[in-house]
Amino acid sequence: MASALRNKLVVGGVAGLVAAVGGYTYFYPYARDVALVNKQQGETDAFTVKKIEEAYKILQDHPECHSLLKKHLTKSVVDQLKYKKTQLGATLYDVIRSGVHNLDAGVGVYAPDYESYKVFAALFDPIIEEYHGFGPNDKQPPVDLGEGRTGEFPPLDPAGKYIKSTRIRCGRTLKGYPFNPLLTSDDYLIMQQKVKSALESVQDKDLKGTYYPLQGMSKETQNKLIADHFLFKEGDRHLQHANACNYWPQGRGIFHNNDKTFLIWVNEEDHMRLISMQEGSDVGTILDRLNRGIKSVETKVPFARDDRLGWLTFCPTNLGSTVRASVHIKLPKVSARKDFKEICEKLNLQVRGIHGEHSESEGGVYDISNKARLGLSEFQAVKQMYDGVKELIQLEESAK
Ligand SMILES: Nc1ncnc2c1ncn2[C@@H]1O[C@H](COP(=O)(O)OP(=O)(O)OP(=O)(O)O)[C@@H](O)[C@H]1O
Repeated sequence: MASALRNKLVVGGVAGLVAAVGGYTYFYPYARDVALVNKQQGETDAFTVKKIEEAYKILQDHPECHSLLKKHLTKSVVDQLKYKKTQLGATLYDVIRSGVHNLDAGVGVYAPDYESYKVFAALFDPIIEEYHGFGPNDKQPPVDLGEGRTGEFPPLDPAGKYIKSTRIRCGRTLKGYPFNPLLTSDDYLIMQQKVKSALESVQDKDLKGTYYPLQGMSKETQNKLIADHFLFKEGDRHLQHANACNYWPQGRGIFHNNDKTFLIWVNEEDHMRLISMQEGSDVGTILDRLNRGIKSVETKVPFARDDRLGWLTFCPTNLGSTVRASVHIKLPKVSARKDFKEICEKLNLQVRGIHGEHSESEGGVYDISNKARLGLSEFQAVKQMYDGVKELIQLEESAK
């Protein structure tokens, strides 16, 4: 690396080094190096190991904890992983801390950096296998956004009897940066600037819009955007305990076009969440817009992808295609059935409440989406939702 270093530079008031590596030019702020050195030297292994052992006990002793973390963090996994660290200094405790503080979590783990998926594979792999049905020897298929085939998804509910709105989102990680817990305050500012500049150069009229940083946004505007389902919520306890909200709201924000049909969340759970949404059920049009959005951004900011796991994300449930395609839908008869959740499960569908994950249904409206994101392409992930919801509508129509 040292031989590749070229120049000292100040970017946006942040001092650092510019390096040319493998044909790309990177900017390394000094602050990052200092933070990482502190992290590696400052954490005493004995203290961390003790926290991990206590965490294991807390999980096992709690009768109402049913997370995948609890199930797969066996004593032998603890013993195998408790002394391990990634090069950036992440320990097993960093991986499990959210699930230990939130005993009601369904999953309970996050990866502080890409390397965590490898170093702590003895814990991540069985969780990934159980959640996605994706084994340790499986490989994410090549990218297939379904370009030129979005016409295979005509409106699911043309008469508008059941579906209020449809949304497809995917996550992306900026190459060269770890996930939230290891980002420095300067990283947030630099990453925000990179994404903002990339978005300013978007030419597609349907996608063009404005970036609104969270810092300086009035509470009223923020709350309205959240209530209208456009913006991420604040203060998510699962993310907070994963150490994902450092320096909040610095470097966080939302981009959207005029119609709020194409949106990008910056530095919430993932570095980027790209979203296409609109009223009704025209899945093909929504996917087509998302695909154009992905294409226009990926040429400006390179994204991190792993050969086996596909697009890398902070939470293992989002790896692979990273696609969650969802409808807000009212199915009074089917959703009143006792086995509603099981029916959805069999169709590989996930059910959430009206305000997203960890929320309840209101007025009989559910958020129903594909469950799997890893081991299937982007197109197949959307198809999983499409076919499943089609079947639910048929069940509703045939119910007495
Ligand atoms: N089909 C839809 N129509 C309108 N809004 C939706 C739809 N699906 C999800 N939303 C809204 O998007 C927002 C974010 O939801 P939520 O956090 O559950 O999912 P996500 O963005 O996929 O991320 P994650 O899975 O990481 O939580 C919420 O306000 C939710 O109501």
